[in-house]
Amino acid sequence: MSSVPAQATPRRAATADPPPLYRVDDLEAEARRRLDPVHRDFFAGGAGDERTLRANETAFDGYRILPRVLRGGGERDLRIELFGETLPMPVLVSPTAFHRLAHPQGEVATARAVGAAGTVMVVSMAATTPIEAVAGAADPPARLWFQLYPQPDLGFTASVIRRAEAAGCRALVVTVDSPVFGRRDRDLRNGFLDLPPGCRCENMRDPESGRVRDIVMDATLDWARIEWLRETTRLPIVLKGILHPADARLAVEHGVDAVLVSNHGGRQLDGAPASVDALPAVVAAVGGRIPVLLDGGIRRGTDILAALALGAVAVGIGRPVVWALAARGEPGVRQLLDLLRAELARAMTLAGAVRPADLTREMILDRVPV
Ligand SMILES: Cc1cc2nc3c(=O)[nH]c(=O)nc-3n(C[C@H](O)[C@H](O)[C@H](O)COP(=O)(O)O)c2cc1C
Ligand SMILES: O=C(O)C(=O)c1ccccc1
Repeated sequence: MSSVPAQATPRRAATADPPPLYRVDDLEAEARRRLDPVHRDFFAGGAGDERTLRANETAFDGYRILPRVLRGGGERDLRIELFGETLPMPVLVSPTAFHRLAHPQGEVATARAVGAAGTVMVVSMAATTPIEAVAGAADPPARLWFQLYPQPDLGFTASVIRRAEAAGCRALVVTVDSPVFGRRDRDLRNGFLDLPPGCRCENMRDPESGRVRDIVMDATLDWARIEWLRETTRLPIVLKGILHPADARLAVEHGVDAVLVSNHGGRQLDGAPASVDALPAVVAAVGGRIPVLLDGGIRRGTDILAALALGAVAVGIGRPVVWALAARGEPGVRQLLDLLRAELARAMTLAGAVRPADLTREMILDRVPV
């Protein structure tokens, strides 16, 4: 008799809380369902046979955490110091290109989530939002670092650095693992070349012509260019993509402020070691003179714990941020950062560490058979 009104079942309002998030990896499955397959492959993929890409995650299986007990301590204190600033947790957002392919709000959404978490977003030179707009997006403002591919045109490179400085970026992250673009079969097969209309690398806009330049991967880059950068900016310089301990030593000798142990998420040299496997030798070579950071394969609080115990001061996350953005936008990135923070706090509690500094090398058993 009574007719059922249309939409009798309440629908989730657009502003409702996103569904709970149980594990970082769930975001990837969710993102995959939403993304154009070509863009999904661009975000997910690596170079060559993707050996290094796979190794980044599986390498964490080879480390076991030896917990301390009866250490008390109550509340965990996850704060760390970097370049004279206090960060609320030892997790940074590593630079990833093209956030507007993941979500219409792109880097603006990421910056808002990072601002809420109080940590650092490293904005890619290949961002699809101008650095000024990313800097103005978040309240509270996100701490931004700017990632640079040094361009052969020094004048243009200096102008990009000036823009990043003027926008309030607090460090320059110089990517040194890309003298040439890695060969990524998935992108070649998919013919992924162009960004959709209206989506551009806004940080590559030429101040004179107003045109957007292509990013050049420069195989002539050498330590002299790092010296040039050292003279060109007073911002702290982070070299991203260090794997060899001799390069870490050279970085210190060239007055660099930090190194980021990374293989670019397996997207450059396939066959390079997992970043966590390269970490201990870099930490030893640096000998505490500058902070060592790490990215690649971080998916769990226990991964962060292992990296810190092996000597990293903080870790970066790349793909999880892209998946969170594609799956759930700004709330997704907030949830991701909240989840990693909670997982790290719990893992530290279980391992008997109150602060990151309590995590020491002896707490890691390595070379366990997996
Ligand atoms: C889709 C994508 C785009 C990336 N773009 C950049 C970039 O523009 N600049 C850069 O230095 N690194 C870039 N990277 C590398 C990341 O900064 C980081 O080293 C890597 O993603 C870490 O590994 P993870 O994805 O396992 O966390 C990119 C990585 C991915 C997956
Ligand atoms: O895809 C990448 O890993 C990357 O670093 C990049 C750099 C410039 C443009 C697009 C992607």
